[in-house]
Amino acid sequence: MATLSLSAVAKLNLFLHITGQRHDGYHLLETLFQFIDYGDRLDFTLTATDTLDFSCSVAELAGPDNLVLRAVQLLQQEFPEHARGVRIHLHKVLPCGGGLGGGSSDAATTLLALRQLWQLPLSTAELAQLGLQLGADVPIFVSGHAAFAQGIGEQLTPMTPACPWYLVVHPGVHVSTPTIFQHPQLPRQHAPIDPQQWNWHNTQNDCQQLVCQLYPEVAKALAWLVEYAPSRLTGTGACIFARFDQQQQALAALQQLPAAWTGFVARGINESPVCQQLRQASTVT
Ligand SMILES: C[C@](O)(CO)[C@H](O)COP(=O)(O)OP(=O)(O)OC[C@H]1O[C@@H](n2ccc(N)nc2=O)[C@H](O)[C@@H]1O
Ligand SMILES: Nc1ncnc2c1ncn2[C@@H]1O[C@H](COP(=O)(O)OP(=O)(O)OP(=O)(O)O)[C@@H](O)[C@H]1O
Repeated sequence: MATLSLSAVAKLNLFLHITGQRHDGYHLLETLFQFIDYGDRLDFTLTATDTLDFSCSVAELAGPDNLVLRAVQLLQQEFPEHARGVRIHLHKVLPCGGGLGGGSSDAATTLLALRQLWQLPLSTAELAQLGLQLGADVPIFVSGHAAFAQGIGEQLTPMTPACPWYLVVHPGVHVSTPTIFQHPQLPRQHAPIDPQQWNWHNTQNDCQQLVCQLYPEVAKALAWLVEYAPSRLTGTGACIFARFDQQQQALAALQQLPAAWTGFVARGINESPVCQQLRQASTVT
């Protein structure tokens, strides 16, 4: 059986407003998700045995908590009669816990790959709903299209925002998503907006001020980045991003990045490549 090699790209939250909180503690959001052409890679190979064989380029992520394994187990439980042996290798590129949704993207690519390889009778909307059990960011990656999201991030309205170049900077600190969402100082009453009216100036990331207060290194990196272009936190951080019209401008800023931080330049994309890769694979096999 040939190996299916698929992308698991990152997302940016172009803005993130918190409009309320549910009784179970989860927050109601309004956010605009866009993908970037930068991310992890996953290789899937069906095997003759009925075992699951998982490896990862980062040893600390090879354990049973990896969202890739949790995605496989979820489908095995839901569709025991369809499940088959599979070997999966995760080539990790995205920083963990960076607000780029790396783990969620890996999980979504796994769900999409196994739906095809195991021939599961599931629509994309049903797969996204199932993926929500793994994390609030999984549905956007299953859907595969940039979108305005409401609810806890799972009610998706497709959008086609402009596709600038981004310089994404990781300030070298780990921000815990639960810590930010549980913090009493997090603002939770942003008025809903009309997504068609959004622009950079009438939106923000509601987590940014708190994250900068709790993690001064994020504030420092933002103060540096904003000198080059409009800049913002993605998700609950720690990554921040600046948008540029030209790739060259983003690369020139990256050249000046202080050694304490890491960064990369990527293009905004409104369609996740994994869907196209799967369509191509299905016409070949
Ligand atoms: C910050 C974002 O990345 C924005 O896209 C997401 O909202 C977070 O998505 P995620 O990492 O997939 O989130 P989950 O793994 O479901 O939840 C992580 C933690 O964040 C909290 N959480 C998450 C999403 C949400 N809408 N409200 C929350 O309060 C949950 O209580 C949980 O403690
Ligand atoms: N495949 C995976 N890749 C990265 N992290 C994973 C993976 N599976 C499980 N994890 C765990 O999930 C945590 C969050 O990782 P992830 O990179 O998805 O965060 P994030 O980019 O902040 O996501 P979000 O924006 O959804 O909060 C990590 O600290 C790690 O322990």
